[in-house]
Amino acid sequence: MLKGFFNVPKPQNEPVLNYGPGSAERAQLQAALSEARSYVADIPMYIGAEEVRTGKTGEVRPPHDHQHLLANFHEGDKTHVTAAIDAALAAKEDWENLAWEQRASIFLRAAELISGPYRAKINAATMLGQSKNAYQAEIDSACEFIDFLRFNVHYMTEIYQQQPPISPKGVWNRVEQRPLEGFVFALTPFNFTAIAGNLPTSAAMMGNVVVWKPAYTQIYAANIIMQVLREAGLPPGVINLIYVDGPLAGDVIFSHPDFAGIHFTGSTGVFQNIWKTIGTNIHQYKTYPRIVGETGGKDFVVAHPSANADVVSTALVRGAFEYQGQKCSAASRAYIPASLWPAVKENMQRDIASFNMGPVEDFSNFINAVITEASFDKLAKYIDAAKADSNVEVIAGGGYDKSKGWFVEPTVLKVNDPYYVTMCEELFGPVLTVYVYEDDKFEEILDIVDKTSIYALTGSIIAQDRYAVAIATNKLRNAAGNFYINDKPTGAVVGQQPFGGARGSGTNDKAGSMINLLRWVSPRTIKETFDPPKDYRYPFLG
Ligand SMILES: NC(=O)c1ccc[n+]([C@@H]2O[C@H](COP(=O)([O-])OP(=O)(O)OC[C@H]3O[C@@H](n4cnc5c(N)ncnc54)[C@H](O)[C@@H]3O)[C@@H](O)[C@H]2O)c1
Ligand SMILES: N[C@@H](CCC=O)C(=O)O
Repeated sequence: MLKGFFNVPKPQNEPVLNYGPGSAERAQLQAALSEARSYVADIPMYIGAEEVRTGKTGEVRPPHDHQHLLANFHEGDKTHVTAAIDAALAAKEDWENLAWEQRASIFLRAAELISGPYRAKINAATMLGQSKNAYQAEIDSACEFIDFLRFNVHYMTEIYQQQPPISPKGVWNRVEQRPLEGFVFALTPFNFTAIAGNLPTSAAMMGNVVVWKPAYTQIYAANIIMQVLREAGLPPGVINLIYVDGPLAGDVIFSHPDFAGIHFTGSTGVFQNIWKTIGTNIHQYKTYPRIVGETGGKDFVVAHPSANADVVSTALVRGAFEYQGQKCSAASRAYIPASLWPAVKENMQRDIASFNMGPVEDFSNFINAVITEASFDKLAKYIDAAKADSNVEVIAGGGYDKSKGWFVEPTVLKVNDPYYVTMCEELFGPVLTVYVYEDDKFEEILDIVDKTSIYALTGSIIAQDRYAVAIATNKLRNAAGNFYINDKPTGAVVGQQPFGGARGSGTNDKAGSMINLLRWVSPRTIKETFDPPKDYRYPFLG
């Protein structure tokens, strides 16, 4: 085995390619999209070294073209959950005893594969399976996922380097970062391929073995992630990818004695139920499980009267409508001073009128479809209720059409009540609600922003006046885990703005940071004494 204190390559953010007309990356991506649409993929589960095909299949269809069948995936049942746990535990000893630099190499290699030969393929899969346009797929499934892998390797070495500062004469104090005793369950959402990749790999990187269950609506790209990891040399059993109904998987996992932690991203309700189940079963586990969950948001933009109207409207239309508002960070409630409202409203109406909405294969479409029919129906219900409410004005959008895909127009509602339902609840779609306040009520509005929702994920203050920025920064201290000044509340970058929120938005363990990786290790302190005492008596006892 190699011996040495190795430095890992210094991580840099992966450059975002622009996919402009005539560019090589655009041609490659278009070819990958055509290729993916040219056949029906058959997607297995990955348990240990096996590709498992049950014959009980589910379908993958592009949300923007629900007549087209992209893939069939093989669904499992409780026996597959048990098999995945067994495979993980069988792989555990070899994996945790592998030198850290060998683990690091696998994930660095995976990053390189995504940066190069798999880039078009994983972006095309994300575009088709999750209805993301080329730019949104590029910043997610290519760049953010690559950044997670490279930066986490760097943070892992920083964690290993942190040692007790003092070893007095005759003593050597050290800390070993042990993987958790048992297996980790990674339960991932539909909306970011990068998050689906990060939740299992971050725990595995720290020496853990993982059972990974993605959202069914993200399986198409999850399958590419698994192909990349296998090509990068991840040994069988370290990450086991299963497609099993969530509650069914939960029944097996949360009652298993070797359950050592959950790495979750998804909705608040699901996370709270999982937490309760773990609490109820706590006596069954060998160790207290780590519970890490990044969940929902009701993210705000507050404009001060000193703000520039163009900055406000741009932050709103990008923050609220990129990826159809299906980012946990999406701006979904805005507080605009009366003096700015006419200009902000006009700008937003102009910008929204200029959006093209349609399939991802047409690169001129800024807006694509929402993820499922259930999401479409839920959004349509809220929009219809708003249209029927005399206290709500529809400023833009309000239409929807499911004939070809799950298309919901970017919609802006103006409400008279700052606690109107769409100011409080996460809808997870392209609906922005605006409340217009009197210019001299800035501080009062900050209090309302703080207490309107159970969430505290992201938020922005837009102001030229520095006192206003300072007041908002202080008053909204606990209203957002990612706080933006003069910017939209979306688009956190790994290595720059570690991401996560508190209150109803999660455990705030900041994905893509050292804080998160620390949740996947259990430190052991070792004290070694070189010349131990051989007599119990203190010197003064004679
Ligand atoms: N805070 C963050 O960093 C962050 C990032 C992305 C998404 N999100 C949140 O995720 C949500 C959208 O994603 P989603 O629709 O995939 O979330 P979801 O909660 O519906 O699903 C997340 C995962 O949990 C599984 N699941 C669902 N019900 C389950 C149950 N009863 N038992 C066990 N597993 C279950 C799903 O199959 C999926 O794999 C939004 O609320 C969004 O705000 C948060
Ligand atoms: N990290 C992403 C959001 C992830 C949630 O969906 C952002 O900052 O926009």
